[in-house]
Amino acid sequence: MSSPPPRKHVGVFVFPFASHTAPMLTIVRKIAAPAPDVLFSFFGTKTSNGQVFPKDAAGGQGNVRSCYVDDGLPEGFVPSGNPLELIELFLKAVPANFYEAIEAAEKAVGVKISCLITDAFLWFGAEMAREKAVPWIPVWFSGSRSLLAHVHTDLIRETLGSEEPEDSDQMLDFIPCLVSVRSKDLPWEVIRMNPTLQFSIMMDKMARSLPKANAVVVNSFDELDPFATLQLEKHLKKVLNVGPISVLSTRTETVAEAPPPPTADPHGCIQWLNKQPPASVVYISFGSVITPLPGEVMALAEALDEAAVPFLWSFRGDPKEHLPSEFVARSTMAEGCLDSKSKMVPWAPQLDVLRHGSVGAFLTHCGWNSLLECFTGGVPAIMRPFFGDQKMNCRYMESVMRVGIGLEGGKITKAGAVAALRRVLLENEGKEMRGRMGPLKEMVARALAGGGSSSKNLESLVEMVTE
Ligand SMILES: O=c1ccn([C@@H]2O[C@H](COP(=O)(O)OP(=O)(O)O[C@H]3O[C@H](CO)[C@@H](O)[C@H](O)[C@H]3O)[C@@H](O)[C@H]2O)c(=O)[nH]1
Repeated sequence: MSSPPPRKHVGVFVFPFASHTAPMLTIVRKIAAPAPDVLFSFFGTKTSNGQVFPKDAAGGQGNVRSCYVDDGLPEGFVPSGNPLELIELFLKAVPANFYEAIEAAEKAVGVKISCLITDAFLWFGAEMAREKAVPWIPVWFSGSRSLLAHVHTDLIRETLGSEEPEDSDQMLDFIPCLVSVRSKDLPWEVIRMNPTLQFSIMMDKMARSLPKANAVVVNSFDELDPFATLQLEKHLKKVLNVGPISVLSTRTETVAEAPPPPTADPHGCIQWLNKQPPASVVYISFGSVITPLPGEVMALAEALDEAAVPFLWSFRGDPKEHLPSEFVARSTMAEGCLDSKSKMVPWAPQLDVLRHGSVGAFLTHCGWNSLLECFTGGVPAIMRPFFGDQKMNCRYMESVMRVGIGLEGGKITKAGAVAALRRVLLENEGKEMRGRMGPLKEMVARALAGGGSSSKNLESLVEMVTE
């Protein structure tokens, strides 16, 4: 006997790069759990969906169906190693690949789409939702202030003019809530459009499309930055802060099906941390896309030696290619070896690491998820931002929240890193920052608890999507 058709069919469009797929699946699972009669078609590339759905659930899980869109890669394509290349090819294939995939899904399921949830980057959701006469709900995976900058793209370009604003200290004092941001902190896509880059064109179109959305979901929580939410609401129809989304993924009480797997720790990070003194360790990670240039990696290793502080380094790539063999040997990657003063691993259970009492500082690239996880664990940041929202995030942590310090000169040098490590791990300044983190840590817990702001916003989202 075939099962009855779903009551509703929701289309979900993923931007299949960086840390965008897993948090989208987290949100979709939260919406899908209380609505088992609604089907969610989750469109990503074969690669991106393959990274988030368990191997034995290639077709999806429960009422979340995994569907593929064309990744835009030509036949026999050999990647050059530049991540932007894959993004550019993918963006040349949109929106035709999504139109084709959704048509196929509607045919296969036998029910038309009733709502479209997309990554905020995928601006064409506005047009597609209009054509189908359904709500469009984009999700912004970074924070409110970077979104505010994008929403003000035109005003920023008009006011800053064309004279190298990326090098300027001019403050954005003409935008409420961004007064402490300097123009050099802005994402380059906000400063000017590069018509030869699909990514730049996409960000431009996104800024113009978001005001058409029925609601924009943001990876933040109401208590963190209420003024920024208020400013956003002047430009967007509705803002729903439901984050921190990566923390949400570990809370399974409302999930009827497909709870996330328990956090894996194959390299024994937590066991090793258990042996370290309180607030003594610096955890180092540059997120899921960035590997700093070789000179900076080397400078960091020298600084760690000089400062002689214990460290846990989540290292993308092979450390032996970038660092002296004796340094790598000392920071063993072997499972079960707990006696080394430091540890390098290819991937760490970051959220658990930052919640561990032995971690006293986080050297980070300022990816928004990482900063929200800093708040969750109450750990001050040492910051080396690279691109996109990261410089704005760094400025926010340093001058608004006062819970982190940027590395001198904006890059990793031996002297700058030694000074920063000492300030945060050994001096009073670090203690004060940890003190300021305390209330933030509690705020995160309250927002995500039953009846908390993020939980309530999530309930509103469930209603919008499923009723
Ligand atoms: O060893 C590791 C390293 C990373 N992570 C996780 O990976 C995620 C990394 O996310 P994020 O800090 O946001 O960095 P990126 O992956 O670089 O994120 C991209 O997407 C973010 C959200 O839009 C932007 O803020 C960033 O600038 C952009 O680079 C976090 O949840 C981490 O917990 C681990 O669990 N273990």
